Amino acid sequence: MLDFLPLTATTATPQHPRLTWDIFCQVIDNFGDVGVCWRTAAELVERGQSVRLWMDDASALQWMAPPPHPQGLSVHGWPTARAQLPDVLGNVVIEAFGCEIPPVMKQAIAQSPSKLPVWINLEYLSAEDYVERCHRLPSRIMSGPAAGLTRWFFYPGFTPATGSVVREQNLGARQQDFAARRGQWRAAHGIQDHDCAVSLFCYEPAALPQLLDQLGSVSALSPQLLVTPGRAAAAVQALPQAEPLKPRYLQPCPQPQFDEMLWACDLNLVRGEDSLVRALWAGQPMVWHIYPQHDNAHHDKLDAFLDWLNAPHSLRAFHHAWNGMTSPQTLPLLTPEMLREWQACVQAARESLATQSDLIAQIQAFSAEKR
Ligand SMILES: Cc1cn([C@H]2C[C@H](O)[C@@H](COP(=O)(O)OP(=O)(O)O[C@H]3O[C@@H](C)[C@H](O)[C@@H](O)[C@H]3O)O2)c(=O)[nH]c1=O
Repeated sequence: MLDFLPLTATTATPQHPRLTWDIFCQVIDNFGDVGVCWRTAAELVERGQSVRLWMDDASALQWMAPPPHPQGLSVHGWPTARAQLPDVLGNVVIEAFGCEIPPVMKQAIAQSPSKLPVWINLEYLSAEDYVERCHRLPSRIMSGPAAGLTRWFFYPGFTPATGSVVREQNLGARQQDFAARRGQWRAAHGIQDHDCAVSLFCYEPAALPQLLDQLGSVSALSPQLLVTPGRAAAAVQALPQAEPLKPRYLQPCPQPQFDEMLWACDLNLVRGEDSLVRALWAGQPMVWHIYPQHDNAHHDKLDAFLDWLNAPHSLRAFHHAWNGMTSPQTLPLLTPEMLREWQACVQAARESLATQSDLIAQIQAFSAEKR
């Protein structure tokens, strides 16, 4: 039997007493499902909540969030039998990214003799219009063991009418602390003050050869390429254009160190969902390699983000080429002036996001309202 002892709270408040949250996460691919769920869970715990994270594949946590885990956060396998669940259910159930909670959990909710947990479907992050429309909507379960019960849709987003994004309470303090160590970090990675450090976390963009070509030839930037492990490293290693750049290949690292890498670099090429948010908080020039969908639905999603970002022409053009929406050959040539313009744009977006109540505060308030 698993250990479901109550866990110690750190900073529960009278407004938000300590609740128990069950977060369900099924890994579709890559690291974003794990990454988003972990950040959400860890920050809930930081705010005095108890969280059980139920995952069908927790292997990426070995490097992304190595044990020991924070007190109040426990990780469990995907439950298939009632005995794997606690006798008394928690207060809030989150199914992340539309993953269906397991049938055994549905049954347990439906048969619970005590107050039912608030059931939330935490959706994907998007800047598209539907997010404001669908955020906080109920959906009645029509069939199966939980028929008749309600679950609530919670949409992360970029505007005050959405669920926003995770911003840790200590993010500012961590960034300030790192600012004093930034030079040291760069020196340890062979980066001089005047160099342009470029982090690369992407899938396999068709414009990658063009980027490597131009980084190898645009001396004004003095580029130093830091390549993240996995698909980005494999994509770079397969290209002869990489050779003259002598890229540094990084090891998988825990999320806090991944954040520091973004803070240390002068241009961040990120992907998926979680690293996009982290690049925004980093406030450095950034380019997003959006998760590709078969029907090209990601094109509208990318444009909605660029509109929200108020992206200047060159940043838009770069995104379109990087994401295969125009010919790879149209990748704009990076210049110091261009990067300064991109940085101003990202920092303005960061300011606007920072004025919003963050996702954790909002999901706590939402759960309190629906209990
Ligand atoms: C390379 C690296 C990543 N990470 C973390 C940062 C993020 O939390 C996580 C990467 O997640 P993402 O940025 O979201 O990119 P991603 O592309 O890995 O993830 C996803 O994108 C979603 C949109 C899809 O729906 C998912 O199915 C998934 O593909 O990995 C580290 O902590 N250390 C590392 O060294």
